This record gives sequence, C-alpha cells and structure tokens, in this order.
Amino acid sequence: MGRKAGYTEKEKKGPGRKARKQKPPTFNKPSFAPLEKEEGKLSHRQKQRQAKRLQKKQNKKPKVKQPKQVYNSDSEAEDVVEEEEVMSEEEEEDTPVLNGNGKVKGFSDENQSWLKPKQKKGAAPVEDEEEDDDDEEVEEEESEDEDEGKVKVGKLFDEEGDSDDEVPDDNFANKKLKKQEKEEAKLAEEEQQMSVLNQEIFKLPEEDGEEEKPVTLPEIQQRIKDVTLVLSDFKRYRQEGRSRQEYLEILKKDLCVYYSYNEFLMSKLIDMFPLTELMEYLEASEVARPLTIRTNTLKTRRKELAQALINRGENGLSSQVPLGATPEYLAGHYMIQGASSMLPVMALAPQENERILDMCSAPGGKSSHIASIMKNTGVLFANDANRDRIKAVVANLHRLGINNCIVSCEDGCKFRQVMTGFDRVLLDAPCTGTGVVAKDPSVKQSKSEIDVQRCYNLQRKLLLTAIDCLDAKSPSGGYLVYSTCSVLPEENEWVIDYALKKRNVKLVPTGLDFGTEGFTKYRQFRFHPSLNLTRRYYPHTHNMDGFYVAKLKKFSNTIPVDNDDDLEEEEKVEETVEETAVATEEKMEEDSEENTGEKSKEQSWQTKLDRCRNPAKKKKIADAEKKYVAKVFEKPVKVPKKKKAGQEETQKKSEEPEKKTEEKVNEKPPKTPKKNKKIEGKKSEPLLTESPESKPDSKPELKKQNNKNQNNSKKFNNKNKNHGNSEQNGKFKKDFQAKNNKNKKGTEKKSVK
Ligand SMILES: C[S@@+](CC[C@H](N)C(=O)[O-])C[C@H]1O[C@@H](n2cnc3c(N)ncnc32)[C@H](O)[C@@H]1O
Repeated sequence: MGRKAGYTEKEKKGPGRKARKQKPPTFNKPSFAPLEKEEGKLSHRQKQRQAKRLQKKQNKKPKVKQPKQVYNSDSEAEDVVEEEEVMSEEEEEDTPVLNGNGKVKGFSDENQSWLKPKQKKGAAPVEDEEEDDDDEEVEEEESEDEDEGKVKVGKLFDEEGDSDDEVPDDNFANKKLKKQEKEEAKLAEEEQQMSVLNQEIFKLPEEDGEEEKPVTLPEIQQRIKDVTLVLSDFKRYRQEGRSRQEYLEILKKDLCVYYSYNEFLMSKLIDMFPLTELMEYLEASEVARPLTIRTNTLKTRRKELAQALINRGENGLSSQVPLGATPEYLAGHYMIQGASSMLPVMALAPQENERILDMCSAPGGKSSHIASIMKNTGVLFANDANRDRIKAVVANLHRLGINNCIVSCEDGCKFRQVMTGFDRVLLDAPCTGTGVVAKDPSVKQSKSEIDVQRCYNLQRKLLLTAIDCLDAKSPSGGYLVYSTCSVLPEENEWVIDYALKKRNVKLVPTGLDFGTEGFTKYRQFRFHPSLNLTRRYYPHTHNMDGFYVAKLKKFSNTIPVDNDDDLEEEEKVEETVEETAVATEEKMEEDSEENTGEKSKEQSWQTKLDRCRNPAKKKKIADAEKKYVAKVFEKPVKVPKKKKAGQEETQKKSEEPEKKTEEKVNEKPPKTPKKNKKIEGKKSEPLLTESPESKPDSKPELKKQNNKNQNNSKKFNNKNKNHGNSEQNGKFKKDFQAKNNKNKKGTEKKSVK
C-alpha cells in the first residue's frame, strides 16, 4: 500500500500538481539499521510508533517476566499467567526491547530458561537453529520496517509455543497438528470398524429360497446403505461364498422400489455410474431443475426483460401470473426453456445468412433460439414429423416474431429428398427422455429395452439423413449437432459411433466449456476415441436435466459404400424403422378403436401389445418387436450363405477399399414406388456383386470393368427391392441407375422407378 518507491528512473511526465506536492517515497538502506542511529531520518509515523513502543516497554516490562511463576504454580495459575503472556505477547508484537546501550535486546541466554514450560507440557522442544532462522524470516516478512530486536522478541514468544501467537512456530504447530490429525483419523477408523462390527453386518437372504420379508421404505433405505457399504469394500464386508452380483441384484431391487424405477432402467444406470455417483444421480433426478427462460433478443434485451418481470413480481416460484401467461410472454419477449436445451443451439453456433435445418423441431424451442441468433436473416427450416406438434412450432415462431423460417411436416428420415445442401443441421432427436425424469417421472417406469432399441434405430436413420442433408462445402459451416435428452449411451455415443463409420464426418469440440466427456467405453463396448469430444450433462453435476450434445463436421459430400455385411446391417435398420412405424401406426389404430386416446401413448409398448385383441395384428406387432431385439446394439446375426462357386472372389471384393459415390446435392430424386416390405428377390441380387468370371451362370453382359458400379447399384437395388419406399436413396439410385444402364444394357436389373 502507499506510494510506489521510485526504484527506477522514470521519465517525468511533467510537473503536475500532484507531482510537485508529493515526491515518490525512497527507501534507503539505512532505514533497516538500528533505530537510534536513524532517528533523525525517521518518518513522522515511525517516530510515533517508536515512542509508543518505548512507552509500552516501560509499562509492561515487569509483566514479561511473570512467566517464571508458571513453573511453580498450579495449573490454574499457569493458565492465568499464560493469558497474561498472550496479552503481553500481543502487545509486545510491535515493541522492540532495547538494552542499556540502546541496542536491541532479543533472544539471549538470560531468557533461555523461559523456554522450558513447553517441554514441561510435553510438547516437542524447539532446538534447531534452523527453526530460529525461519522464525526470524517470518517475523521479518511480517514487518519490514521493524528492527532486529523486534524479530528477536517475536522469536521469544514463538518459543513459548502453545499460546495463540500471532507469529506461530510453524514447524512445531504443524507437527502438533499432524499428530492430532493422525490420532483423530485413527480414532475415526476404529470407531467405524467398531460400528460396523457392532451393527449387524448385512446378510443376504439364504440361497435355499427363504421368504423375503415385506419391508418398509426406511428399511429399504437402510438396506441400500448396508449393501452399498459392503460393495464399497467387498473383500472386507462380503458374506462368505456370496458373489458381488448377488449384492448388486438386491441393491438394484431396492433402488427400484425406493426411487420407483423399473429394473431395466435401473440396470442401465447401474452400468453407467459408479455406486456413489449413482446415488447422487438418483437423488438429484428426484428434484425438478430450476425454471429457466430465454430472452428473445429479436424483441427485447435481457436487462429490460428482467426488470419488467421483477416489476411484475415474477420470480418463477410464487408469482401471481404463470410465466407462460405474462404480457411479456404473450408479446414474445421470452421462451420458457430448460437450461440444458439451450446447449445444442450454442454448440451449433448458427451464423447470419446461413441455411439451417432443424430436423425435429417441435415445439420450436431450439428453432426459435436459432432464428434469434441468426437475427432473422438467412433461412431456417423447422421440420417435424408430428402434425399436431408442428402447430406449436408455428405458434411459437409467430409469437416470437420470427420471419426467416419455413415450417415443414416431413419424416426426417426422408428429408434428403426434400432438400439438401444445408450449412448447418440440428438433430434434436426423439429419445426415451431418460434425462428428464424429474420433469416426467413416468419415464422411470414406462421405458423398456424395446423403447430404447426403437429410438436407437430411428436416431441412427435420422442422423445419417441429417448428415446427407449437410453441405460439406459450405463456406461457413458443414456442421451438425446431435442432441438428446437421454443419458443412455445406446441413444448417444452408440448412434454417433455408428455415423462415424457410415459417413464422412468427424467429431469436433462442441464449444461448450462445461459438461462431462462422452463415453469412449461402456461395459464391454468401445467407441471411437474422439467421442470424448461430445458432452454429457447430468442433474447431479450440472444442475440441469440429463442431456447429450455432439458436434460433427462433414468433410466430404461423398457417401462411403460399404461392404456387404454393412449394407445388410443398414438395410435391416431401415427395414426395422419402417416396420416399427407400421407397427406403431397399427397399434395406435388399435388404441383409438378402443377409445384409449392420449392415455395409451403413455403406456408401455408391452401394455399396448397386451391390449391388442386382434390376434393377427398382435402377432405382427410381436414379430416386429422381436426383430428389434435381434438387430439392435449388435451386428445383425449373419445368415450363412450357401457356398457357391466364386464366393471367395466376392468376399475379396467386399474387403476392397471403400468405393465412393459422389452425392449431387440439391437434386430432387425421382419418386420411388411404394414400399414392398417382403424381402423377396433378395436371392437373385448377389448376381450383381459377383464378377462374371467367377460366376459361370452370370449374365454375359456383366463386364468386369463394371464391377464398381455393380457393387454400388447393388446397394440401392437391394434397398429398392426390399424396401421400395426407401426414397431417401432416390437421387443416388437415379445416379447409379444411369451409370449402370450405360454399362450393362439389358440386364435383368429392375428399374428403380
Ligand atoms: C426432442 S423433441 C424435439 C424438441 C425440439 N427440438 C425443441 O427444442 O423444441 C423430438 C421431436 O422429434 C419429432 N420426431 C419424431 N420422429 C420424427 C421423424 N421421423 N422425423 C422428424 N421428426 C420426428 C417428434 O415429433 C418430436 O417433436
């Protein structure tokens, strides 16, 4: 504090009023010399201090000697003296003790005997010189302008050791503290062990089918704690001969009852989190997240909006008017939006004048956010497959004053045929909603393996299409953000990992400076290492709903053409998605027949299946569901092919480097006929992948040089035959068709049209 010393010669900036009045302070070396020599040069304040110290010394000197009584008195007297000592120490802090020559009288042989009480009290003696030196240093640091004597006085008090010195003996205090801490830790451990031994160590039910007692919630809670303790140090607390799995099973059941989850979802969460974190997650998921609103910067500014709402007495909790009905809301000054759902748009980082697609946009929260960042420039395409929900998009966009947006109601999986060449795409995919259980607790009970698999299939399909809609050559973009409000890896990392294999995209940082890294491994599965660039959000760590955000950059408009196995897999995914759509439609019809209405949507897939009374339909639905189970999360089961001549040749071909085909963006493909769900004619297809040489009965007009195109066309022909309505491949089919037709006139290949 105070003025700066002029250690370096600074150029004068001119004789200002201040400069004339007040010169920079100079600290000369002699200022650290004994005081009496420098008296003449002492500053006013220093003189004052010195006088004060001298006065104090005269008044207090006898008191300093009092500690001698300590050795002879009882403990009470000792305490009193100690208090006095402390007082005198405090008072002495600034007081240099001078001897008769006026020199500082510090630590000397005379007062060495004072130091003994410390040993008497059982404390470690302070002997080494180093410590003394240290003390001196400490003292010197504390008061730069104090003389040596002061330092020595300080040391004297340090030696007293156990008082509340302002200048403590660091090493001694540390040693004492450490010792104390050690003892406390030892005691705590002993106590814990005792309590564990004293309490009944949790025992698993007998293996021979002992009846489980009905238990109350507090009992369950206790058992959760017990089992968690056992699992935390399994070697130590386990029951002889019982496996970890058995404990986990009990824990899972208890957690399901306690937090009202179904076993499927609880198992997923147990797989995802370490035990302690799992408990935190479950607890946090019981509490609703803070209500948040987003300012519509097209109409107002945050400060203004905040002021208006505060004036109205809105605090989101106990206001008279609900936040969704204030004049400001109706005037479109804000959108009610969870904090987590603002993250995908922030990651997307929309730019003005771009062409952006929001593939699944209803009810328009993120669309309106994008539009306001774009400042109503460029074009935003807000799409959603649900006709009812799309109404909410239109309403919200109107209310918020957005006028750069085109709203469409298309199946996202087929959007490639509607339009491509976007600068950026947001895919906020439909999901199981396992991240928002606080908002919708029904998720805890209603979601099943089938639901997850259904979402996973749809998400994969939507993501590939979304990537195909992007223009890799966009001067400003070529970015895609994928997000879900699910925490399950099956709907997040798994989907992205799939897209990384299938398209020319790479993961890039989201630009969000918080969030947990995406999984690169999960149970026995391993994902691409770059998945750590994706971000996960949890209620217990970020006070937000569970959310996932990944940002992809498309680096080429070409679509890799995969080998036969991959093609089959992709086809099966498509097929499954389509069949699911059909099955869902049929179930919905069935539901509406039974007048179950909205309620039915909330019911689980299994319940809906049970409700279906038409046996034929029921079988169809059940079959479709079985297919999911078989197909998802693993590679589809390979059906062994009949060994044919030249098969090896074909295999080699499929292992060849990826053959690529150039995508023509913005080209509207020809319409394909309605789908033919049956996988007929599939057997005749391999003809096209095999070279004429290796296959004696192949058509003579299939030339070797056409193999590349033939391979490519196989993909689309297969799709055409198997799923005639896979229109999303339309323009590619057309492309390949044209190429193939040139090369092999008169083949038996069926027309794509
Ligand atoms: C998570 S919500 C989107 C929320 C929205 N992005 C927002 O911020 O308001 C998922 C949406 O995907 C839509 N959806 C489901 N399947 C679809 C499909 N095949 N194509 C396009 N949209 C679909 C649903 O209707 C639902 O509105």
